[in-house]
Amino acid sequence: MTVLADYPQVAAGKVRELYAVDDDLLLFVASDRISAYDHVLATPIPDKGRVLTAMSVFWFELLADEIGTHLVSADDPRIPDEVRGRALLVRKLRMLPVEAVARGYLTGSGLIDYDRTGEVCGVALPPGLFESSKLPEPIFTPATKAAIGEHDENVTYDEVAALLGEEDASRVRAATLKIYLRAAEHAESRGLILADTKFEFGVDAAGELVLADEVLTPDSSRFWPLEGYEPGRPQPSFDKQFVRNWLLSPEAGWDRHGELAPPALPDHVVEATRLRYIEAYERITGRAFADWP
Ligand SMILES: CCOC(=O)Cn1cc(-c2ncnc(N)c2C#N)cn1
Repeated sequence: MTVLADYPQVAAGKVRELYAVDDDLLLFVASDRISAYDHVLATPIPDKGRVLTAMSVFWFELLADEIGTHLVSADDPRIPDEVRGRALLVRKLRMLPVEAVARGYLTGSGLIDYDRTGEVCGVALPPGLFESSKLPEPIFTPATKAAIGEHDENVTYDEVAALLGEEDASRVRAATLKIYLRAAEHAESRGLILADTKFEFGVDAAGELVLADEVLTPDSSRFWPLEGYEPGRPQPSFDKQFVRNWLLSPEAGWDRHGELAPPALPDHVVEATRLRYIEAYERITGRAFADWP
């Protein structure tokens, strides 16, 4: 029987870890940790890791006719029981060092760049756009990965071409926009706006571009409820709004601009958030979370 300790850890993010299974396979593990306001919270959200893993699997399967993916299996004897359901066996790839972001709406760092320069990542946008505006068409707004705790740095397509070479930059941009469109169309049919998302790609031994990392989860994407969408103000995050609101409430007694870590979440916020993740999964996939894995 394999246990997680059998596998050397090769990478760790705020809420995910990556382990080496053998020369060709990795184990991609999602935790129940949640981050908000650039802090990893002390309180985990039960089932978050399992829901987001199930969501990635759904999208990998839906997108398989558009692009190869690194997914090998979600149910394999090499996946230790302790992480089963929140871990994926994936192919080891030569990863491309770019955060491949697609935006269909203007918010976050994209809005900040637009307000300052009228463009995002060197892509000129029409005047008169504001918070949560829908863009005339989705744009590729890449970033370079920052150290843990730092924000990724938005870069231009030319900088990506300098980094990856023209061929890989071109096919990363094309794949990012194509997959975003396909996913946004599906999400809208389920009553959700996919405002933006971040992909990571690798290249396999045959030189093929492969979709890696987690895909189209609430951690890698902004999902907004379609109902009530109104440009001109920030939209509620489909999954994290309860957490954000509570952390900013007088009850939490926390200053998001201070040095202190956020307080532990009350049970009712944890449970409401857990249910939001499950609701997002069931709405997007049409599958019952109870059936996973
Ligand atoms: C867990 C925190 O780190 C990351 O997810 C980023 N990362 C991905 C890889 C990777 N490397 C080779 N092959 C892959 N299929 C993958 C994937 N996914 C390495 N770091």
